[in-house]
Amino acid sequence: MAQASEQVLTVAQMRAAEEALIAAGETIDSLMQRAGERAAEWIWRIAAGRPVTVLCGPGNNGGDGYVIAETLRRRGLLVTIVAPLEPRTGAARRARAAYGGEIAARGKGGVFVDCLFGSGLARPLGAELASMVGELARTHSYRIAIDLPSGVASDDGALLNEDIPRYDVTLALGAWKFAHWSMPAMAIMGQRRLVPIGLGEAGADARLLARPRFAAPAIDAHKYTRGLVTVVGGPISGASQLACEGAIRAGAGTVRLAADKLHPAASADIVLKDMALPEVLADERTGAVLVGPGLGLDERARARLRDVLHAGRPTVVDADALRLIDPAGLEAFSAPLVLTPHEGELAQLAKCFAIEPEGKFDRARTLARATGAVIIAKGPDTVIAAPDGHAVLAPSASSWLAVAGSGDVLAGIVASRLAATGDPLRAACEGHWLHGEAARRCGAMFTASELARAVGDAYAAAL
Ligand SMILES: NC(=O)C1=CN([C@@H]2O[C@H](COP(=O)(O)OP(=O)(O)OC[C@H]3O[C@@H](n4cnc5c(N)ncnc54)[C@H](O)[C@@H]3O)[C@@H](O)[C@H]2O)[C@@H](O)CC1
Ligand SMILES: Nc1ncnc2c1ncn2[C@@H]1O[C@H](COP(=O)(O)OP(=O)(O)O)[C@@H](O)[C@H]1O
Ligand SMILES: [K+]
Repeated sequence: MAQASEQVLTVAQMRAAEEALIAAGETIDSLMQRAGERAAEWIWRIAAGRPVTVLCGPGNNGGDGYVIAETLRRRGLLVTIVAPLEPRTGAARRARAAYGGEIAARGKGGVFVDCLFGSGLARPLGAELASMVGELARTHSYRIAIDLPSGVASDDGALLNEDIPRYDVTLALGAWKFAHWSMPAMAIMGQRRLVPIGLGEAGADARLLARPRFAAPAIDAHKYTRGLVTVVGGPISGASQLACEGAIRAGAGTVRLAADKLHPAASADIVLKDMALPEVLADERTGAVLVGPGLGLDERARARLRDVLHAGRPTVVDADALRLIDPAGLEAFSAPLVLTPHEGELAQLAKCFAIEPEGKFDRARTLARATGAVIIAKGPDTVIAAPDGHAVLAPSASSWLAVAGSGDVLAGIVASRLAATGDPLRAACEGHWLHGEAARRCGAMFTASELARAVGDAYAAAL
């Protein structure tokens, strides 16, 4: 079960969680007070004496703004409130009444705190409000969004207005919302921090990716009990080679390449199996099969994918194989399965499996149900979705991962974790974490081969 700080909530789930707190004796006012004071603590440190302008809207996000302003004012900061709309909720009105400072038409520079709209945003900002937000953002040297930048849709991270300013920090109140970890919204939020307000476990079916815990091999381990991965090669031997290099450092004890020949730069750690593919796959010790990197799209590729699905081993399907797979091919397949599409592959799979929803999260979740596979929908806002509806949102990894071959390395790592654990959701989560951690260790400007070499150190960091 997700820890409260890892759960990701929809607006409806957030309201239900809030009602549970109210049933337990809290009031909206006490929650607003706590949220505002705790957010003010962050802003106090960030402002470091600079003046603060708080833009307050009509709802409870605006109410938070009045609490923030009053808290900072009492601590001696120069605070100005800009309030283009009167408060409309009882709690916001009471927070405004408790504010003893200045309300003005414009700010005084320094730190801009956006409390215009939060999770209650229902439509795009009107032109006047949008230009007021833009102007305040331009005339202040630091920008903080409270809960969400105004103009962001909480449940899917859509931007309802063009030209929403970029923020330096976004303080999520109470719990993470989907927008905090979804494109395009997350790209304008700057650093994201969670301000706890005492919300418990709210029955979320989405959570953030957590750091895994690995263990050293058991005392009686041997190369096959640690996991045997078979990477199915094709004409582009570099891609399968990268996958093998990722796999060998991610926990599996043995990595085999089923291909005619090794890549010229292949390391001695990769075992070539050049007999017929069904014969290689018949090995009962096989813990996971990876098919796709370098496979090609021709008849031979189709036949090799058929052989893999027929063998019925735990399988990771990536790259070219994602273009070839279809509902008929999966009909008789019942072993653990992981699919690793990037955005383009996800769109094509959605078409092929008649998936209706268009948003990344819903699309990945529906595809997981339709295929019985764990889906790793890749990108800066990676979603890992399981067939039972559970989902894991992966905090953005290094954008230096946008380099050819990094997906092949990921597929190899995930296959390695699948061979080691037998659990496709766990393999996807651990694999994604290792990939991101390896990238972090590589710093700037790395190649996919360098990334693969860093996987061992990433693994060691989670022992
Ligand atoms: N859920 C919780 O547990 C807590 C929520 N709090 C705050 O409450 C916020 C949600 O409050 P609300 O539901 O009142 O929502 P908002 O404060 O986001 O505003 C909603 C109000 O704005 C109006 N509105 C929506 N879009 C508009 C637009 N484009 N132009 C003009 N008016 C528009 C709505 O009709 C409604 O009156 C959260 O983001 C958070 O900041 C906190 O006070 C602490 C506790
Ligand atoms: N801008 C980015 N930020 C974070 N991760 C990224 C970014 N771009 C790509 N990635 C990650 O890099 C990998 C690229 O995979 P893929 O597109 O299949 O590449 P390839 O086919 O070239 O190997 C995925 O794990 C993806 O999530
Ligand atoms: K806001």
